Amino acid sequence: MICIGLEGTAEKTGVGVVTSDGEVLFNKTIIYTPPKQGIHPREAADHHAETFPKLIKEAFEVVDKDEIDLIAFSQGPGLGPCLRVTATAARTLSLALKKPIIGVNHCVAHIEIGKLTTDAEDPLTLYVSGGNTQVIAYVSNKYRVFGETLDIAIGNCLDQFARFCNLPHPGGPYVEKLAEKGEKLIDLPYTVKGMDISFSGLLTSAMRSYESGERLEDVCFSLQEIAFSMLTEITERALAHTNKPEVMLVGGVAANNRLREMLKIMSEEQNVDFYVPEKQFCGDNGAMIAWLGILQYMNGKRMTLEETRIIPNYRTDMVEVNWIKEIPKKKRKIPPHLIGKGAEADIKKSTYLNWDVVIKERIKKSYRIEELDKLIRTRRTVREGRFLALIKNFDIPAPYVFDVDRDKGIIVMSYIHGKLAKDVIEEGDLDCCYEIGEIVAKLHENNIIHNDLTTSNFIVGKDGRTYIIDFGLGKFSDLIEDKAVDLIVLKKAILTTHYNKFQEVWEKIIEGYKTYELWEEVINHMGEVEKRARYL
Ligand SMILES: C[C@@H](O)[C@H](NC(=O)OP(=O)(O)OC[C@H]1O[C@@H](n2cnc3c(N)ncnc32)[C@H](O)[C@@H]1O)C(=O)O
Ligand SMILES: Nc1ncnc2c1ncn2[C@@H]1O[C@H](COP(=O)(O)OP(=O)(O)OP(=O)(O)O)[C@@H](O)[C@H]1O
Ligand SMILES: [Fe+2]
Repeated sequence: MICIGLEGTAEKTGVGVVTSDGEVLFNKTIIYTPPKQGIHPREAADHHAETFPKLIKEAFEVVDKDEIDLIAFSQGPGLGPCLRVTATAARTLSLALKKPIIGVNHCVAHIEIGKLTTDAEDPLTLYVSGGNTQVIAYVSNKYRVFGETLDIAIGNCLDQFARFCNLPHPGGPYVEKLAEKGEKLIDLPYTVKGMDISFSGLLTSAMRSYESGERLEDVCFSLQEIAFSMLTEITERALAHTNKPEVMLVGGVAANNRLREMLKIMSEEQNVDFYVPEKQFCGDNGAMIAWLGILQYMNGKRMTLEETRIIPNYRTDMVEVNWIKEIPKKKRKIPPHLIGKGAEADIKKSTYLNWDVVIKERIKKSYRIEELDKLIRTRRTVREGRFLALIKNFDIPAPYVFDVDRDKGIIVMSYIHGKLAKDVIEEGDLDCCYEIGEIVAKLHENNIIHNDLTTSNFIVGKDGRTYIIDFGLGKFSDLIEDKAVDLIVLKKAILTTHYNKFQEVWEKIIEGYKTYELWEEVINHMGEVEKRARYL
């Protein structure tokens, strides 16, 4: 079968023709360049309306229109006016050719074209573009989002910075060129929260640095080093979480050579394969829409005209995946001398003065420049040691710290005999959930933000008590915003890890959290933060 795919979620108009054997017969993209400021959705939509007929005509010069069996189009996420024009073009084509129509999710299309055009089979995907920044993996019938931006997308961050410095749009490639000539690392905020990240503080600081007279090349260099290290870190965190055997990089920003290099190094160090599609399949394109249309149609998906309405907030994890029948059993391997290999640290078991201890060593990450790497490892080691010692005062169960070596990035702490809360919960015992809520309540009462709350960072001890670990990202804050984000990180971790029991687990945690007197304010604020991160 042959499918024509129409892409038009934002400023690029794309048309692609693909066969059910995965052969790309035609793929052309034309970008709308706004005269000055950012993209105006209406103007981009007008550009689509003008460009689709031309591109479709060109496609039909390569493939006879009578050979087309299916029309696919990007149904979301994206800008309303752009999506509407694209859907209208697809419906018109479907009526004219008397062929079925299918609307597909743009983000999932990025992943599937990546799998088609590389050897990736079951990757953990970092999807980075102008509108999205997500770490995605297929687990149990869905593409689940393990980490994402809490505010703006990385491409948007680069483009906004470029615009501020009067560089042309889209700014990503210009920032990349300038960064190659930069050498000084300017101290800009590095914000990782669990597997989520935030770019708005980084963007503002980069703009201020430029205004205050720093060389543009150095600001571009620092912006890229910090933003891309954050992206690589959350990908590595999700890798440690999912144990997927492959990493894949897709989306418009995947064209960036420095980001490619960082992910490649990280993948090598984690002993997994790394893939990135050729450039025409990285950014928005019509072929990816056609290919996902084929996958869905061939596996029984059909759409009525009514069902082809646009979905501006179409999330990756809303798609019912009907085309993946089984995934390979391959998994990331942990070296046998370690009891754990987290994203940051190697964890070894040992003894110290007759105590069973854990030696947590924050190892060097070659993907980060040495200066940044050293700073991050020292800062986090010191922080973790301090917080673990401090929370003992609040009667929060946690390991005892025996030794901290900040220069080597090593902490020696007591070994908690027990099982990870993650495993206990999966076995169906939810008793620890209330205690998890209670521990977070105590932390917030004392203005401590953990910033990496997951059920892998709680251990249910043999003594029946629940312990908290891993304070490397911890900080002090009395802001409701920070407490709300702390809970969002936990909520998302539970959504991806315990998707079958989410409601029950979350309710029990909140029950425990209600021991904090400001609980209601924090929970209400979570809604605000969640709304902000949606596609605008
Ligand atoms: C929903 C959809 O409309 C949206 N599409 C999108 O953002 O276009 P895409 O082609 O995937 O990515 C464009 C982004 O990719 C960035 N970009 C392109 N080349 C780059 C480079 N060499 N370095 C850094 N960024 C680059 C651009 O600056 C721009 O922000 C998306 O996928 O989120
Ligand atoms: N004190 C401890 N007692 C028993 N087990 C521990 C202890 N500390 C860590 N572990 C084990 O090691 C794993 C990783 O530890 P930790 O979360 O501190 O490392 P990490 O590299 O920061 O991990 P990540 O960043 O991936 O969450 C834990 O999930 C747990 O299984
Ligand atoms: Fe895209």
